[in-house]
Amino acid sequence: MEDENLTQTRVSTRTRIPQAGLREMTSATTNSRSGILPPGTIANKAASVSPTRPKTATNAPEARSGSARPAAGTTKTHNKGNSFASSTMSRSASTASRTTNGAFSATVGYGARPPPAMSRPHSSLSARKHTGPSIPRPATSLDTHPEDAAGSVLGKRKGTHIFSLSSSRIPSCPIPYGPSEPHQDGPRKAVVPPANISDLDETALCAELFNMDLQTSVTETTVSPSCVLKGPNPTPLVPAKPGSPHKVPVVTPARPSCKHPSVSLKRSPRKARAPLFLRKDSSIRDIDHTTGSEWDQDSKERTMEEFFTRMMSRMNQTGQESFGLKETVELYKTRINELESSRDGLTETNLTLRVELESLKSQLNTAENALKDAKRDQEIALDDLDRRQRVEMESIRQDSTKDSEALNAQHQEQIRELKRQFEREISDEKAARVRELGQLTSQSAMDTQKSEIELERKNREISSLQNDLQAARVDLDRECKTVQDLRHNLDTASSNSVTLESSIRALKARIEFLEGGREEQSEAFERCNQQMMDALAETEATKEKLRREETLRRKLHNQVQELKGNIRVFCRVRPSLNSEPASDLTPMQYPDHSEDAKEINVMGPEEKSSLGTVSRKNNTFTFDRVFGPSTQNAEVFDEISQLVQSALDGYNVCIFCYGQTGSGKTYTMSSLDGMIPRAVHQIWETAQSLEEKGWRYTMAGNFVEVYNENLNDLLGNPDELDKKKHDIRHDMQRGKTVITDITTVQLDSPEMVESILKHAAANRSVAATKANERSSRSHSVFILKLLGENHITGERSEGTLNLVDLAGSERLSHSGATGERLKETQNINRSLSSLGDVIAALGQGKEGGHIPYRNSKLTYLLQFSLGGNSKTLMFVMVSPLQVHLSESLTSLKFATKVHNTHIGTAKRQARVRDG
Ligand SMILES: Nc1ncnc2c1ncn2[C@@H]1O[C@H](COP(=O)(O)OP(=O)(O)OP(=O)(O)O)[C@@H](O)[C@H]1O
Repeated sequence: MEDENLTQTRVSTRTRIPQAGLREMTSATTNSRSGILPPGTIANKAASVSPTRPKTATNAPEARSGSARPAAGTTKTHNKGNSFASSTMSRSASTASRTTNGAFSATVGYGARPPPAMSRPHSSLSARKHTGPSIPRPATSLDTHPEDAAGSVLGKRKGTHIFSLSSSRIPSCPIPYGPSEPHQDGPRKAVVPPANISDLDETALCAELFNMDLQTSVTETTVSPSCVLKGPNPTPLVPAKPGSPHKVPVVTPARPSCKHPSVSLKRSPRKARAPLFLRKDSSIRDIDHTTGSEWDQDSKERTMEEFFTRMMSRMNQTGQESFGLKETVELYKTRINELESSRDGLTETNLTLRVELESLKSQLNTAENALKDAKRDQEIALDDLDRRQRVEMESIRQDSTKDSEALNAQHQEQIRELKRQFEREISDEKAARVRELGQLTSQSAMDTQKSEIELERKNREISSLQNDLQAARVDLDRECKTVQDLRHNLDTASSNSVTLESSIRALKARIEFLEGGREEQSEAFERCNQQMMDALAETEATKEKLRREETLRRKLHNQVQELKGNIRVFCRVRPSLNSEPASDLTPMQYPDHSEDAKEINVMGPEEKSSLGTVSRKNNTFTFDRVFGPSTQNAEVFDEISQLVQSALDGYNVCIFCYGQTGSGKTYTMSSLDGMIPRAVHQIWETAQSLEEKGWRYTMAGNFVEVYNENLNDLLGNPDELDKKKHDIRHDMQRGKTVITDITTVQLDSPEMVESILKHAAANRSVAATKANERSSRSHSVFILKLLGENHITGERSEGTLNLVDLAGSERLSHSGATGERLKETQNINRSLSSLGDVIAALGQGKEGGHIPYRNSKLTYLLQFSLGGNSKTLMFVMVSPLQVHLSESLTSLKFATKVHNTHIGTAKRQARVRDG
C-alpha cells in the first residue's frame, strides 16, 4: 500500500501529458526512444522548418548557459515541493522555449533546458531539515516574452503541474494518471519517458525509495518573483523583494501507486533482504545488532538524501527533456496544423484557380470560337465586297468602254465633219484665189489701160492746171501784193514800234537828262506818249487789217464756192467688181477726162426705129465733176474739201449720194476712207490750225436713219431702232435743227468717227432682215455740228456738215417689190422725189416761195442744209453694169436737173459776239 502511494505520489509529481498528445507524438516518442534523432537534430529541423524563428544562434548560448547552472540546487525539496517546482520550472522552461523561438533546439537536448528559476520546493523529508533559503532564480527574458499571453499550444497547459523526467533512458511505461486536480484542459494522461537505466545502484536505490512510505503534505515552495501561476483562477504573483521568496500553496495529489514494471522487477530481489529501516511493524528482532547499521539513522538518511537528490535531478532532467520533446511535438503539430491549413488554403486556392482556369479555358474557347466566327464572317464579307467590287469594276469598265467608244465615234464624226469643212473651205479658198488671180489679171490689164487714160487725163489736167496756175498766179500776185503791203505796213509798224521804243528810251534818257526843266520834260513826255500811242494804234490797225484780210480770204473763198454754184453735182462711176463680167458693162466715155472732167457719155439701150434698124443713143451728161471708175476716195475728197472748210467757216453744208442700189453710195460716203471720216479728219486738223488765230471749235456728231419715214438713232440702243420716236424741231430764228432724244457724241479726236461709223453699221445690221438690205432701204445722215469761237475777234460761227447716204433710187416698177418692200420703196421714192421737188423749188429762186420741205422726213431734216442758206453737193452714183443702165440713166437725168438748178447765195451764220 505504501508502495502504491509512493508510486502514485511520484507519478503525480510527473508531468501530466494529455493522452491525445502522446498518441499524436508517436513518431517523436519513437525517435526519442530509439535515439535515431537526437533532440538537437529535431530541434534543428524544427528550427529549419519554421523560418519564423530566426534567433536560434543568439538564444542558444543563453540556453546553454542555462544548462550550465548547477543541476542540483543548494536547496532541498521534498516530493510535493519538487512536483510544484517541476511544474513551475517546466512552465518556465516551456515558456522559455516558446519565447525564444529558435532557441528551442537548445532547450530540448540533454541538459539543454535551463535550470529551474526557482528553488526546489521542500519535501516532507526536507522539511525536517532546514536547507536554508532557496536561491531565487534570476529573471530572464523568458519571463517577459509576449507569447505567454498569446494562448499558444503550450499556454493551454496553464496550471498543469509537470516535472520532467530523464525519460530517454527509461523504458516506456505508460502510467495512467491518478486523480488529479481539475485542469482547464481536462484530465490528461502522463507518459513516462522511456527509461534506460543502466546504473543498477541507482535502480536499487530507486527501489528502496519506492518502498519508503513517504507522506505527502501541503508544503510551501519558493518561487521566483517573476514566476506567474497560471490556471483556471490564476493568482497573480506580487513581485517579491529580493531575498524574500514568495510562498505559494501547493496541493499535492494523492500518492499514486507505482506500477512501473522495471521498478517492480528490480524491487522483488530486494524484498528478500532485511529491511533497512525500522517501521511500525518492524520487530526488534529483525535488527542486526551486530553491525548496528540499521540504527545508523543519519547515514541512512544521508544516503537517501543523496540518492533522492540524484534521482530528482535525473527525473527533472528527464522531465525537461520530455517536456522539450512535447513542446517539439506540439510545435510540430502546430506547424503541421499550419501547414495543413495552408495546404487547405492552397488546395482551395488551387481549386479556385482550377475553376478560374477552367472558366478561362472555356472563355478562351468561346473567344476562339467567336474569333473563328468573326474571321469566317469577315472572310465572307471580304469575299462579298471583292465580288461586288469586281462587278462594279466590270460595269464601270463597260461604261467607260461604251463612253470611250461613243466619244471615239463622236470624235471621228467631228473629224470627218472638220475634214469636210476644211475641204470645202480649201476648195472655196482655191476658187476665190483663182477668181482673185483672174481679177488681178484683168485688173492689171484694166489698170494698164486706166493708167494710159489717166496719163492722158493728167496731161489734160496739167494743161488745165497750168491755166489755173496762171490764173492763180495772177490771184497770187495780187494776194502777194496785198500781203506785201500788209507786211510792209507790219514792218513799218514794227520799225515804228522799234523807233518808238528807242525814242522812249531816248526820251527817258532825255527826261533824266532834263530833269531840271519841267516844262521841257512834260512836253517831251507828251511827245513820247503821243508817239507811243500812235505806234500802238498803228499796231492795232495792222492787226485789224490782218483780221480783215482773213475775213476777206473767207469771203473770197465763199465767193469762189458761190461761183462754183451753191448746189453742185458730182458724178461718180464705180468700177466693175470681180464678180461682174466685163461683157455686162455699159459703154461709157469721159470725153473731157483730161481737161475739166465734167462730161460723161453713156451709151443708151438699143432702140428699134420704125424702119426696124437698131441703134443706141449716146447720152452725154455734164456735171461739176465726173469721176471715172478709177477715181479713189482721196481724189474725190479733194474736190469737196473746200465745202467741208465752208462748214468750219460757219456754213451749212450738205453732201449726199444719190443712186440706185449697189452703185457705190455707201462706199463713197461711209467706208473707212470715205467722205465722212475724211471730212472729220480735215475739220479736226483745220480747227487745230485755226487755234493760232484765236478760234476754238467744238464738234458734236449725230448719226440718224430715215427708214419708212421714221427717224432712228444709229448711235443709240439697237433694240430701240424702229421703236423709239424722234421728232425734228427747227429753230427758225437761229436756223438750227434739233432732233429729240438723239445721241450726240462729242468728237474729241478724229479717231472717234471710226467707232461712230462702226456703231452705226452694227445697229443697221441688227435691224436688217437680209444682208445689205437696211442700208439700201433707208437714208442715213451723219450730222456734224461745228461751233467755233474766236476769243480775239469775238467772232462766232455755227456750221453744220450733213453727209447723207440716200437709199437706193431704183424705181418701183423695176424693183417688182411687194408687201413690206413695196412700202419701203414707196417711202424711198417719195422722199427722193420730195428732195427733187425741194431742189426744184429752190431753183426757181422765188423769194418767199414755198419750199416743200415737209413732204418727207428727209427734206424736213435737211431744211436748213438745202437752199440759199447752205452749200449742197450731190454725188450721183452710177453703176457700170448694163443691167443697171436704165436706172443709171434715170439717176443721171435727175442729177442733171439738180445741176441745172441755181440756188441763191448761201449765207454765213456768223455773228459778232455781243460786247
Ligand atoms: N469706187 C469704188 N471702188 C471699188 N469698189 C466699189 C466702189 N464703189 C462701190 N464699190 C463696191 O461696189 C459694191 C456696192 O457698193 P455700195 O454698197 O457702196 O453700193 P450702195 O449704192 O451703197 O448700195 P446700197 O444702196 O445697197 O447701200 C460694194 O461691194 C463696194 O465695195
